[in-house]
Amino acid sequence: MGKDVIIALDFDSREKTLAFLDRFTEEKPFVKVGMELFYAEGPAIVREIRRRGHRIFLDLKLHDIPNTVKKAMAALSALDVDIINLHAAGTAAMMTAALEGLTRPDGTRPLLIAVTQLTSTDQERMERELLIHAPLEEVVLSYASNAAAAGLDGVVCSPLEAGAIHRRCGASFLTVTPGVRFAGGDAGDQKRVTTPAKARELGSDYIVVGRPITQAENPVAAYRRCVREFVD
Ligand SMILES: O=c1ccn([C@@H]2O[C@H](COP(=O)(O)O)[C@@H](O)[C@H]2O)c(=O)[nH]1
Repeated sequence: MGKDVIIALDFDSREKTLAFLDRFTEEKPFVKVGMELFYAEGPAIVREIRRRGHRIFLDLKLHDIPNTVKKAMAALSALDVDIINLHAAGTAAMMTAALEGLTRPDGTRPLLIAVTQLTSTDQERMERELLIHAPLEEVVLSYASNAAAAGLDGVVCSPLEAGAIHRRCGASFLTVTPGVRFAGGDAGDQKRVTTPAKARELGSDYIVVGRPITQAENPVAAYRRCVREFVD
């Protein structure tokens, strides 16, 4: 898999999602289906987007006891998606169980990646609310190491941590990075943020971009700008 831009389809209905995708007449972007769209429309929307030819990152961030996550992953393995994820905070036992559940009888499975610390978290909140007192980058690296040891394919992290993760877990361990804004853009609820160009420089494999594209006056132009800055 090479570098690419993944558009976060954070919409609340099938109609809005398909109307958005219809704007892309010359390309088939890699897209992310997250909780909002999946909870609103269920697995049918994933199948429909796949039928249209898009690669899909199913971002449901599973986090539960190992047995529950294993069974949920087994159910999700019926969907033809490229990447699926869970929270590394669920522990190595949960990640191992997830891999088992996700692997189909024929041995195939989507890539499985783990969320380290959400990009909406910063050092101050992590310490004050989560009572985690190590430096944030150390926490992210430690969660990434746990994910690699459990046999996962990569992590979700900020672009700011992508280089350190590759150094610790290897160049082929995927870094899928939300927390991306154009220079001067509104970060909103994101805390660990950088631009597409900087994410490329820092070694991210994939950037995940939602509002800077979906809320843009011209989403196709915003997507192409991301591709120009990050991929080309
Ligand atoms: O740590 C994380 C994990 C997932 N996300 C998801 O990525 C997009 C980002 O959207 P923006 O509008 O570009 O902020 C969104 O779907 C999140 O659920 C994340 O931001 N951080």
